[in-house]
Amino acid sequence: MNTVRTVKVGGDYHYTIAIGADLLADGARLAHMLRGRHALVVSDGNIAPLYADRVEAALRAARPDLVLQRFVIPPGEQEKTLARFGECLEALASLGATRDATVLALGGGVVGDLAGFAAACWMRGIDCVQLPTSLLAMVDSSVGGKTAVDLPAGKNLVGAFHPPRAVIADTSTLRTLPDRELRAGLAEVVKYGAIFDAHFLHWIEGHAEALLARDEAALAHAIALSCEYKADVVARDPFEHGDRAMLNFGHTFGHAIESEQGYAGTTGEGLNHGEAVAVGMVLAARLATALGMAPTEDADRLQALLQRLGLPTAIPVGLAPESLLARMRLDKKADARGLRFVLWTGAGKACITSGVDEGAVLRVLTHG
Ligand SMILES: NC(=O)c1ccc[n+]([C@@H]2O[C@H](COP(=O)([O-])OP(=O)(O)OC[C@H]3O[C@@H](n4cnc5c(N)ncnc54)[C@H](O)[C@@H]3O)[C@@H](O)[C@H]2O)c1
Ligand SMILES: O=C(O)C(=O)C[C@@H](O)[C@H](O)[C@H](O)COP(=O)(O)O
Ligand SMILES: [Zn+2]
Repeated sequence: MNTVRTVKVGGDYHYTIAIGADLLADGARLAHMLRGRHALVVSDGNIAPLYADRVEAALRAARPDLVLQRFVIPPGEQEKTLARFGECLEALASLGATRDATVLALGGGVVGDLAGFAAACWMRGIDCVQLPTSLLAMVDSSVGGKTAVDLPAGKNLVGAFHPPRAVIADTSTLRTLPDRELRAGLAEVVKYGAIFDAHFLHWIEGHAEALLARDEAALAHAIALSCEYKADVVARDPFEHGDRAMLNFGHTFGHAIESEQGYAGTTGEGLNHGEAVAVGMVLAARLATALGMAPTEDADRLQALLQRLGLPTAIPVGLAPESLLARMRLDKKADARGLRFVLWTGAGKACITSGVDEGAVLRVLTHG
């Protein structure tokens, strides 16, 4: 039997996350989310050939009156740009999308963030249904309504909060996800255990091999639990005025690495988002130790787990500490008092700390 797990995101901007096999072929489920007659499937050049026909055929069978078009970007973080965002808006114009139109974001986090931002802006906001196909998108980026594009100056600097109308995660799509991208998704899974739940962190340690081997039960558990943690915090704090910022654990360092490398992760010349976050989490744990907030053993434990998952845990060679620090000053958590960090204070715990001494940050960037 095909089990479909659902996680509800509550609060003022409520919606449901459905997680299960073969959901992209479920035309009735997809069509149920569409209010109007127009829909734009946004995808990338790896994912569209694999899954876009399936989604469109299912939708057409359920809604023969639908006016449906496809907009495909080349794959990769380097495409999460204002230029592609503009092209996506042009695609909505050529579709004749009315205010009850829907954007269907079929892909990983790059597609989800870009398509979500276009949906947030077209006619000041239309529906976006997230159809995540990467593990990272299933556990994190499809949920919570953060949408954005990158600038050369920094990650996600232009965007909007625009909660999706629904998230439909077809776990069968993970069969074609490259190993490296699976590991990147596991970095964000580790993040939830690290900051929210010591038991979950322990469970990941016990199931690292099963997760890497794509054991379906282990992956389904990791996806559902990650979504529950994210749903819980974004329902309480949809616009990141408070503890939603915990989800940024590892990201102050990670985003600096990504932008300093020119978002070259997908091409293999740099770290992708999940990899950069893995390095960032270890550095944030080391910073907490340096500030006397956590024992060294905790940071060692986190580093060991990420290494077992095949993730990098050190800053790539050639990146200058001072350049990374300069990029961190443009981090969205920084304020008039300076840098703000999510610091790891032991399994299942983290705290948000303002005015962190730049000297301490530079020492961690230099010596790890
Ligand atoms: N909005 C948020 O809350 C949030 C959260 C986390 C990350 N993000 C963003 O998400 C992005 C990273 O997402 P990502 O890791 O999914 O990267 P991605 O979208 O670049 O996808 C990774 C690679 O895998 C390919 N791919 C995806 N699904 C596939 C499948 N089923 N089969 C074969 N290939 C597949 C893609 O084409 C791409 O080459 C970053 O831009 C990051 O900033 C956003
Ligand atoms: O949803 C959130 O909130 C997060 O911080 C999740 C992160 O994993 C994600 O990478 C997010 O896009 C980072 O947000 P940003 O505000 O630092 O751009
Ligand atoms: Zn992230």
